[in-house]
Amino acid sequence: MKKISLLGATGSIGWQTVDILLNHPESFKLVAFSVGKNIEKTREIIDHLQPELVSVQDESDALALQKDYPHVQFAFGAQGLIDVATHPESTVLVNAVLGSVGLESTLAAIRMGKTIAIANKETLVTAGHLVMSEAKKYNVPILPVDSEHSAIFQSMNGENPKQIERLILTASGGSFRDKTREQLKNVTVKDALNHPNWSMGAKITIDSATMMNKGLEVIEAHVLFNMPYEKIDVLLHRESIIHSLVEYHDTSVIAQLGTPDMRVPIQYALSYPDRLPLKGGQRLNLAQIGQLHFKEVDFDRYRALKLAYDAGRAGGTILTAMNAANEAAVALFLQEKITFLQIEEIIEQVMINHNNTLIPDLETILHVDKETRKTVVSMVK
Ligand SMILES: NC(=O)C1=CN([C@@H]2O[C@H](COP(=O)(O)OP(=O)(O)OC[C@H]3O[C@@H](n4cnc5c(N)ncnc54)[C@H](OP(=O)(O)O)[C@@H]3O)[C@@H](O)[C@H]2O)C=CC1
Ligand SMILES: CC(=O)[C@@H](O)[C@H](O)COP(=O)(O)O
Ligand SMILES: [Mn+2]
Repeated sequence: MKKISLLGATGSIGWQTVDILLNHPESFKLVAFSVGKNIEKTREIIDHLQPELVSVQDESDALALQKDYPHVQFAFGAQGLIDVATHPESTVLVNAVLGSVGLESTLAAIRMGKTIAIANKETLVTAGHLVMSEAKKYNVPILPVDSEHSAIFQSMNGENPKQIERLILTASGGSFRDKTREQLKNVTVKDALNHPNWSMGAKITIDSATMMNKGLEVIEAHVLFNMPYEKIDVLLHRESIIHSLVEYHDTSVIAQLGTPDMRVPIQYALSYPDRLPLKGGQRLNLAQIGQLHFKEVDFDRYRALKLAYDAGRAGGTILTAMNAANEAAVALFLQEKITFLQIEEIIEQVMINHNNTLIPDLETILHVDKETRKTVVSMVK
């Protein structure tokens, strides 16, 4: 029985994690979870999985819930995330919170020796070197949840990493993949949220449309698999059936395939090195699909991907600045305060103005993150 702490339980990844925990009570027990503001779903999770500790974003929600659930312990805010991540009984942290807000709790869980199943890619982008060096120091596995990284992880199983020629991340192209840059000028939030293959949270769906999601994933792959950027490629693949590939120096290419269902990589990270049956999982029928499509990426069309490679190759606080600028700009786009193309314009401007510090410590990263968000807000006033 693995005892689980879960950050971001009410989100797209968090809710699918809850589904897996409900379907495998013989294998997993939820001991602590965090949410933001969705109190209705919070009550549902408490009723079904009876955790010991729950953290919410606002103190007022914690106080109200405490009255209804006197046997559950409640926490709130940034400290609440850390309390959930470091709960003394859990051995695994599933980090499915959104954004760089997940960084400090991840570091705290690593220092408590917990295995980390990570969906929260922004944490790896903003401070990958800190996360990986602490994981090494405390001998803690960092298991990928992101579908591409899970596919790479599975395709590396039993192989010698030194014999890898390159990693190939597949990209659906997002909701505007059939539009020219000219046509992107007038797209709406509603259109952008219509991802062709995956049902995900709003922020990552916009990231898919700008291709910043793939940019974050290139950096995530560099961090998780210690692979130079020259050996990480992106390949457009409309169907999201091949979740990513690894090419070896004997020219062999190993890939992981499946119907697009995030419960597969989430569950694999939880059950690793075993596999569990997936309740309601749709089997892949390649004969029925007939054709799969592949295309090279055009970096002029997808400028955010180019910016992410630039930041990755530079290293240092420019990664934090780029990530924070993206988080802030996507939030403004979702509030309809800026246009779709302004997202990448803002990121580029922030990167041009950034004074880079290589190998930053946590304090510096948190400072750059906070200041960049303020800068982005002031840029659109
Ligand atoms: N969705 C997907 O299929 C995939 C997602 N990922 C990554 O996983 C992470 C989560 O994505 P996704 O599930 O789509 O996101 P969602 O927006 O659906 O969920 C985010 C979760 O984080 C909580 N949350 C948001 N802000 C805060 C905050 N400031 N403090 C505490 N909790 C907060 C939300 O709480 P509440 O809703 O209660 O307010 C919710 O539980 C992201 O890093 C994303 O890139 C990676 C691969 C695939
Ligand atoms: C499901 C998942 O892992 C997402 O990150 C997905 O990759 C988004 O798809 P694209 O970024 O390829 O559009
Ligand atoms: Mn992904």
